[in-house]
This record gives sequence, C-alpha cells and structure tokens, in this order.
Amino acid sequence: MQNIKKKIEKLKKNLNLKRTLGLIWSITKGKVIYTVLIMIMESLVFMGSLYVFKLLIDIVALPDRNEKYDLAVLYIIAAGIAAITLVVLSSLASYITQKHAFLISEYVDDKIHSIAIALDLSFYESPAYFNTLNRAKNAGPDRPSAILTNIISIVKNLMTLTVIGIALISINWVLMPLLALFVLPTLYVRLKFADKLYEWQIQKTPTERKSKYLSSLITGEVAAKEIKSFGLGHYIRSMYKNLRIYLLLEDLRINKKGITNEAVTQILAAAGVYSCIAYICLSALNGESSIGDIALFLIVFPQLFGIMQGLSGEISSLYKNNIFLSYLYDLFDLENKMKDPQKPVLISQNSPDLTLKNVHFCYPHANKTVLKNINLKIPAGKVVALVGLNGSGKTTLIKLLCRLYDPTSGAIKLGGENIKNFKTDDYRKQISVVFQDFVKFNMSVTENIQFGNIHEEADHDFIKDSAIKSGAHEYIKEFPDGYNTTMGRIFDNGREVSIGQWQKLAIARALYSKSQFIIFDEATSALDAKSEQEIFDDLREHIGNRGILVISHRVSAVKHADYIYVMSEGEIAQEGTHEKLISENGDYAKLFKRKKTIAANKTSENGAE
Ligand SMILES: Nc1ncnc2c1ncn2[C@@H]1O[C@H](COP(=O)(O)OP(=O)(O)OP(=O)(O)O)[C@@H](O)[C@H]1O
Repeated sequence: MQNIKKKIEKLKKNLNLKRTLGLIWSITKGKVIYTVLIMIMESLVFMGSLYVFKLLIDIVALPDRNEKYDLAVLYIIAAGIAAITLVVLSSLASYITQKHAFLISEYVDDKIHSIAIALDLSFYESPAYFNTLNRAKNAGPDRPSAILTNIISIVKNLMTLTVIGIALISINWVLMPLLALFVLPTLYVRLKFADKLYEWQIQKTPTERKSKYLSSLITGEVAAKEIKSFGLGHYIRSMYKNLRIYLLLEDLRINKKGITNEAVTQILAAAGVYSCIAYICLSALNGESSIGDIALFLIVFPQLFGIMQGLSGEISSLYKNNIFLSYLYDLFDLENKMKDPQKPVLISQNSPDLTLKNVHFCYPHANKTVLKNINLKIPAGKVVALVGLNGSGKTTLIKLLCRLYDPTSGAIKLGGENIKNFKTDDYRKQISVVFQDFVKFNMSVTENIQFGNIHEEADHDFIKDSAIKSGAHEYIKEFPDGYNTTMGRIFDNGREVSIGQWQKLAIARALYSKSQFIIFDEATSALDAKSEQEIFDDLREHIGNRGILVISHRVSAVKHADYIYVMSEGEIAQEGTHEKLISENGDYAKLFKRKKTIAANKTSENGAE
C-alpha cells in the first residue's frame, strides 16, 4: 500500500502536463493553437480525400459511367487539390512547430540565465545547485515542444484507434481488450525504464560534472600553465577517462536491460497477436467465421496492433519527456532565502556609518561558526583596516557587508537602519568591492571600468579619471585602441597584461562606482610598493565622505588606516590605531613584527651578497 502511495506521489510530481502546456501557451502567446488547428485540418482533408476516392470508385463501378465522365474528372481534380493541400498543410505545420520549438528553446535558455542571476551567492557555493543546474541544462530545451508533439500524436492515434477499433469489435469484442493486454507489458517496461533513466541521471550528475571539470582543466586557459609545468596532463586525462568509462558502462548496462526487457515483451505481444490470427483462421476452417470476417480481421488486427504500439510509444515518450522536464522545474522552483522587504526603506545619502552589531555567521550547509560576535564600524570619511591570519574570516565578513549573505544572528546597520530593510539592489549599490579573486572581464577596457556602475550611462571622463587614480591609465594609453582595447587573450586582438595591471583595472572599476563605501580585499597584493602607496595616498586625498575598508597582509597598506581591527579565528581579537596595536604586543604586533624581521633578514642577506 505504502509502495503504491509512493508511486502515485512520484507520478504526480513527474507529470507536469498542466504546467508544461501553460508554459508553451505563454511562450507562443497562444499561437500554438494554429498548430493544433492545422493538424485538425490535415485530418479533415485526409478524410475528405478518402471520401472523394470512394465517390470516384462508385462512379467507375456504375454501368452508365460514361455519362458521369465530367463528375469523375471533377473528383480527380478535387483529390489532386486535397493532396496538394495536405502537403502545404503539413509543411506549414512543421514550420510552425519548428518556430515554436526555437522560441521555447530560447525562452528556456534565457530563463536559466535569469534564474542564475537572481539566485543568492549561497547557491553558488553549494554543489547541490550545480547538480540541479547541470541537470536542467541537460534536460534539453526542446522537451516542452516534444511534449506537445507527443500529446497531438496521442490524440491522433486515439482517433484512428476508435475508428478501426469499432471494425474490430464488430468481428469479436474480446479482440480489443486482448490487443490492449498484449501492448500493456511493453508500456509498463518503457515507463519503468524512463524511471530508471531519471534516477540514473540524478545519480550520475556529480560524476558527470567532475568529468566536465577535469576536461576543462586540460582544455581550458585557466589551468594551462600549471598543468604543463607540473606535467599533470596525462594524469588528469586518465582520471577523466576512468570517469567516462564508468559512466559509459553504466549507461550501456541500463540501456541493455531496458532493450532486453522491451524485446521480451514485444516477442510475447507478437506471439499473442499471431495466436489470435491462428485462432481466427482455425475458427474459419471450422466454419465459425466468414471469409469476410477473416479478410477484415487480417487487415484490421495487425494495423490496430501497430497503432496501439505507437500509442504506447507516445505515452512512454510523453512520460519520459515529462520527468526530464521536472529537472528544469527543479531549477525554476529554487527560491532565495534573502527576500526584499515588502516596504523597503530608502537609503540615506547623508554619509551614514556602516556598523556590525554582535554578528555571528555560519555558512549554510556548514556547522562551523565562522564569525563570532563581531562589532565593527566603518565611519563615513574614514579608512578602516582589517587584518588577520588566513582563514580568520575577513572575506566572509565582506560577503556579509555586501549582503551576499545575511548574518545568522546580530545585525548590519547602515545609518542605524538594519540593511535587511533596504531593497537588496539599492543597498548593494552603496558598496563597491575589489575581491582578492576579482574578475578579469575579457571585454573592452571601458566595459571593465564601467561595470563599477552599469546603472548609468558611461561617463568616459570619469572612466579615464578612475583609471588614472588606479594607475591603469599608464598602460592603457599605450594601447593603439586605448579604452576600446579588448582585454585578455580569449578573443581576437585581445591584449593580455600582468596580474598587477589587471588588479589596477579592477581597482578603477571600484573607484568608478558612486558607492558610499569601497572595500579592498587584498586588492593591492599584486601591486608594487610604489603603485600601492600612490593609490592609498590618492584615496586619502579624495576620500570625501566615503568609508573605506582595507584588508591586507601588508603593513604598508594598513598602518595609515584611521582604525584597525584584528581578526583571529572569527573574532575581533584587537582594535585600535597602528601605534596602539604595535605597543600592545598582541596578534597584530606578532603579525607585522615577524614580517619586519623577515624583511630585515632579507635585506641583510642581500647586503652580504
Ligand atoms: N563558502 C564557504 N562555505 C563554508 N565555509 C567557508 C566558505 N568560505 C569560507 N569558509 C570557511 O570560513 C572560514 C573563513 O574563511 P575566509 O575566506 O573568510 O577567511 P579569510 O580571513 O578571508 O582568509 P584569507 O586571508 O586566506 O583570505 C574558513 O575556515 C573557511 O574554511
């Protein structure tokens, strides 16, 4: 009982017909009705042409047929017109179906992108999301239109079945349910096979993703340097091959089982059909059936069997398409935890302070508390620094400041207002950030900088000004195409620059933003000391009412900050000015005194040489 209940639940979940038809209807703006109408017209014209043929044969069979010569010609012309109409209608139907299939594919593709844009960062940091995304992409954007074709074919087959079925019932009513009985095991096996494929698809997704990842390591640009230097190519290639072989063997095993089961049921069905034929022939020999019955039976019975098999094929394909489409709906149904408030508060532009009050944070799907009781303030017009050992929680804190995550407890406030009360998009415009793993957009220099504020028309003077402040202008001005130059080496005529030069471009992007706060997460790590000094001097000079947060492992980047926080194992261990922290002889002093000693040793070693 429990098992049947489960099966019904599963069927309910997997059968998304209403949703799919609604989706097709909305995408094609109801024009899908034309396909259905054309198909109905096709059937009508086909039946009409058959009737015309019947009339023609009736005339030919008449004794005074010569008198009806004109009518016969008329029927022949009508039959010709019907044949041409059929060709035109079927071409039109296939054109419209194809057009709708393209529209639906584009819609699904675009919908996947819009969902990916809307989802919180937490999804991007969980393998479950990538499994769902992978399955949705592999589900095939043509599934919705395939479902429509399935439904139309099922209706057509059912109509033919009814007409021919009546003829069969007139011979012997038992034959009809008997035929259905022969086809049902094949249908059952196919539905089971579809279920198996569905489960296998879920099971194999992580392995499939891993194989794609390995392939991208070998073929992509990102890892090429290290793969070649360490000679990792063949090692990764064999890892990839092992995974692919495992997937291939399992695919073959499942398919072999499916095909074998189907073959067995088909053989049983064929044996049943031929037993019926034998039975009716024998009964004719015994005089129980007329020759007419046998003739009709021999024509109708195999044909009906073919139609029923076609029907079973369409039903199982409809089922399969439906359950595969549920991968797409799994993605469509993902919901963000962070939601905009019903009545968002407007953000004050009067240089508010950004504060963290008793903030605790634990990543979703992780049980370790990464931030513990953080109290921190970034006042407008001040430079605040954050230092700490690797893994102490600095980048996590930035993710919270950017509202990429919400604190598990405690609050982040802008001008005294909890940031949850603002529209997320509005709030995010107040923060611009240069992440340590910033993005190198393989697009024009202008776009690379303009992305700091894409909400307004590009201001080319300000773009140049930001590049001058970050030091990027120094090399941009050497490019023949200047700010129109495509960056990176992925596309034709792209210009590759050093990592430090890319970093300057990322800093220019942050400076171009009109945000009230700028965050630098190890943003100057690849810059030479002179460039770093120039950037921070310039920031100091032009800081205005902006608040700045600098995260760095370099004393040169943080010592001039107005206030410094020292993080240790997710907590603020110390805070104060550089001088105060050095005198306290705590974590901060250890961190930078040790660096100083190393630097001093290096200088004396160089001197000795
Ligand atoms: N997406 C994540 N999911 C779960 N745990 C995470 C995630 N990102 C980071 N962590 C954990 O949070 C802790 C703090 O990481 P975080 O990146 O904030 O450190 P950090 O101080 O910025 O380090 P670094 O100086 O190396 O950049 C680490 O223990 C890390 O394992």
